[in-house]
Amino acid sequence: MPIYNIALIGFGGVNRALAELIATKNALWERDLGFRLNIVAVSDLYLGSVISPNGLDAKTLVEANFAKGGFGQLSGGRAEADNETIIKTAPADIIVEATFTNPKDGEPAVSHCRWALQSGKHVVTTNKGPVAIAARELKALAKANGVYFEYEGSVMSGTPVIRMAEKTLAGAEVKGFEGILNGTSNFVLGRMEAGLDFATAVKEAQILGYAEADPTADVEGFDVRLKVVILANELLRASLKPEEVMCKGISKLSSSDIETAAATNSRWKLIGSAARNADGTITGSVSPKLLPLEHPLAGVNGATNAVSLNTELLGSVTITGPGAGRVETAYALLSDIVAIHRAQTAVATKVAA
Ligand SMILES: NC(=O)c1ccc[n+]([C@@H]2O[C@H](COP(=O)([O-])OP(=O)(O)OC[C@H]3O[C@@H](n4cnc5c(N)ncnc54)[C@H](O)[C@@H]3O)[C@@H](O)[C@H]2O)c1
Ligand SMILES: N[C@@H](CCO)C(=O)O
Repeated sequence: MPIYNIALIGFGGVNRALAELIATKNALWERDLGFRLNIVAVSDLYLGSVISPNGLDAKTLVEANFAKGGFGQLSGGRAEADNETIIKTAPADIIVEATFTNPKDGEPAVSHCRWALQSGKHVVTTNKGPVAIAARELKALAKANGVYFEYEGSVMSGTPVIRMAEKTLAGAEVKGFEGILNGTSNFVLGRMEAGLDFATAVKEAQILGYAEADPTADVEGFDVRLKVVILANELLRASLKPEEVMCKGISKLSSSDIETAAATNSRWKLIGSAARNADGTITGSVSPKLLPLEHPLAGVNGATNAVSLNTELLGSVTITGPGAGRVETAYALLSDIVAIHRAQTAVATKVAA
């Protein structure tokens, strides 16, 4: 039974939730999925870094209330983050990248992924920056090094939109999509409809672990723009860059705009979309839209996301589920590791046959 050694880069909401799952579910995964996970290193900007080749106790990592630089107290620990050394030298099979998303150039996460793949380590990530900005390069690097680069959690958290569209809907010919792709802004719009002011609603989303470290990315649409680029490049075989996608967020919507919408049986939603044009080009956009209540996306509430894929053979197929949340996103990382495990097991079976 394989034990995958993993190194966590970033130890915030998502990777901490993964550690919690490891602490409680390893025995279940051994039975149901055929592997266990062992954390051999962690590096975090705030907490520092630690390497333990035999493995760190996940429960202790989660429960110890480490202060700034607190990993320095651990055996094999330092008070400073040391991403490059850990990624390149820790005895990890898989690097789990969950540092801040940088919507401008994806760094330093792009470098984290590059170092890992060049060192022959798989990468699983929920970070949208490297996927939106450098997926093509990183996929090629993974292939050249015989490892996998997986990123299901970069769009709609643990809801399996990327794998579902690519694997289960293969051949259905996706022509475009539109959806609610940011949990924070959807949650904020719903709370404003319930009477909260914008700033308080954003605070709530931060406490619940939905928002980015800088929530400007959520409310100004930059986060959705990255997700539109990821989906367009994956599902429509586009080569879009974030700056090519028109982007407008929800920050200019006032409480009175939201009340007026409710009085006319409609609702504001932040919609991300992309479609193939008649000339073969692909255009994406992010913008608030006033939807009538009977529109399928108007009833998607809270941090839930939904995307309707416009396909040639099936017409519209809508996928809905959690779009943000610590545990929900940690599940995406697990689903990526399951995909790697199954792909490797399939190769091993083929070689043995
Ligand atoms: N929380 C969600 O619902 C969700 C959903 C999908 C995707 N994501 C993405 O997953 C990633 C992690 O999200 P989160 O909610 O855990 O964020 P978070 O802000 O809670 O945690 C990020 C952690 O990364 C650390 N960090 C930042 N830069 C670092 C660096 N250069 N080196 C080492 N550590 C660094 C921070 O100290 C922090 O502990 C983000 O990229 C986010 O966009 C989050
Ligand atoms: N901040 C993001 C996290 C998921 O990518 C959101 O609210 O949707």
